[in-house]
Amino acid sequence: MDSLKKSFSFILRNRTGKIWVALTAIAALFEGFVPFILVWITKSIFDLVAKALRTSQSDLYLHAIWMLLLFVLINLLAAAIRFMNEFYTQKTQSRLDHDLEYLLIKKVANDPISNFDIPDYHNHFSRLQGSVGNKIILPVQNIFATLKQTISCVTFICYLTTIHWSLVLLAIVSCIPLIVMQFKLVRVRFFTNLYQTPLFREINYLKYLLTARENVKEIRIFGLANHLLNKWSEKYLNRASEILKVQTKQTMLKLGVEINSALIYLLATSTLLLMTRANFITFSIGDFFAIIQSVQNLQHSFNELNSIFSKIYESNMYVSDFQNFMKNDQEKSTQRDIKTLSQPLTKGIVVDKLSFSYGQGKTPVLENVSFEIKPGEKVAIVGANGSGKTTLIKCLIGLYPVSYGSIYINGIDINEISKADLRKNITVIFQDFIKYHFSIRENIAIGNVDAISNLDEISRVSQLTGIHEYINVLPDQYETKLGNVLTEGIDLSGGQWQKIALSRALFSDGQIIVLDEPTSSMDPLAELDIFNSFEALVSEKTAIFISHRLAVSRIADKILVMKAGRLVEQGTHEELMKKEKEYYSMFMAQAKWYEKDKSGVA
Ligand SMILES: Nc1ncnc2c1ncn2[C@@H]1O[C@H](COP(=O)(O)OP(=O)(O)OP(=O)(O)O)[C@@H](O)[C@H]1O
Repeated sequence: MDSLKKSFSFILRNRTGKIWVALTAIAALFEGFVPFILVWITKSIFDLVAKALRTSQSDLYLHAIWMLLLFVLINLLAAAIRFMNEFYTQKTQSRLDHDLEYLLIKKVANDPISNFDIPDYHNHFSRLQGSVGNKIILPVQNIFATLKQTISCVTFICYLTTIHWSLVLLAIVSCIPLIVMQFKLVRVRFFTNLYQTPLFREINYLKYLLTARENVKEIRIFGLANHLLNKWSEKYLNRASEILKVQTKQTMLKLGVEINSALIYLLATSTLLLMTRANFITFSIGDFFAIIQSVQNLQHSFNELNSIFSKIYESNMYVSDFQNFMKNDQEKSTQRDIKTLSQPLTKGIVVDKLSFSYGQGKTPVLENVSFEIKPGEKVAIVGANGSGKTTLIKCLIGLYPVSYGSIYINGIDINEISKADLRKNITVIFQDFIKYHFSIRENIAIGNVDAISNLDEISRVSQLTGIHEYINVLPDQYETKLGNVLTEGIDLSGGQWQKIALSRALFSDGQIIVLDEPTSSMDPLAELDIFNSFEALVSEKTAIFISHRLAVSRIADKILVMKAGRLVEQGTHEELMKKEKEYYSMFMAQAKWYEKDKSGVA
């Protein structure tokens, strides 16, 4: 019932939906009576013609023609209503497809990032793909279809009861085995889909590995195509065979319906003939036709009702699935988001005893981390692979909720700052930043889309990151399209892409700038340039950057040294070198490498 209400509320949101509901209701009422009316008219025509043949009364023929005309008119009217209804069904469905897909995408785009680490979340989302509008419309459509078939059943039952009750009983009893089978089949269909979703996603993933541009190089180099293709094929065929099993059951059910109809026809006709022979009832040729047609129609309506009920059950399961997905985590992301950050920051960032793990019960990735960053300070985070540097910045920028300990930005608990404000004030460029297949101008302006037309500023930040000279000599300069998947564009080297990403970060308005290995793909000279002018680049912003090249961390006001999820040291380069501990060992190990180079031994 709840699902039906939800479907109605989605459909009635706009005018097209309202017209569709009204038309479907009219169509259901009209079409509910039409089968019996048509049977009745045909019976009358048979009787009129039979009488005309017997008595030779010419006006009976005329009467029969009028009845025939009425028959045609009703059929035409039914067709017109059906046509209008179909037109509005498509219109409503297409509108709903857009609106619901919009809601789904919006929800996913705003969901906590931690959801993306949960396979079930992806399975759930993947299950909801396809024509969402059609699936939401179905419960309402089925309700009106029930109304139509109920009217049809009632009219035929009333008519047949006037002949003999056994005819009604015959039609009802014959449907019972099919009803049970149909319900079982619906459950099998829904749960097959449910359990097959992970497999379906795996098949799509393998297809993506084999066909996406970004994978092509590695797949060729390792000669992986056959291996992956075989894997894809095995899983594809597995899934196809499961689906085929359900389809076979469905076909058997249809066969059952056909056999059932034939048997009922046989039984009804024989019963009628036996009753007539025993002088149990008497009727005209028109009656005979009408009774046989009524039994068949009644049985057809029962089968339809049965199939509609199971569809209602199935479509309700889909709507609940949709509702559950839309409900999840919505509250969490908005619950306490109430405060905003002032400009400029006066208190900086305070991290107090922060511990974090990806999911409940999982091993902590950060443990008891505490430090402070003053406004305008430049901070480097260093440490071995997997020591928790990226995770720390993900928590710092509010991508993952803080479960143990606290993070304060400008004195406000991060959980209480509005997400929108957090995004506005903090700019982040991750190692795996997005390479948008848009123009260079858009790629940079994504840092602050409101200023997309400010070409002067776009060009200024590009000069700072050293990519301007390259762009300036391109035929279309900042309008040059990047990537060549969508249109014929140019591709950039890893370092050039990184300069674009860095320009994007500088173009943003954020007071805090976070860079995860911002120069890892750049050549040593470009990197040196960036860090020599780092002060000018980030000016008075608070800057946090991760780097594996410790020579770079020297420019920082403070260095945080991470090891296995713990903050083991913090201080300036000089302070940490004096301590001769973790940072010192790492720095010396890297320095040695360069010394050897210099002496020519390496
Ligand atoms: N989304 C995730 N789900 C589960 N575990 C994760 C996730 N992301 C990272 N981890 C784990 O957290 C630990 C820290 O990873 P993190 O990316 O923070 O390290 P890092 O110091 O930035 O490493 P690197 O220098 O290699 O980039 C690793 O053991 C990693 O396996």
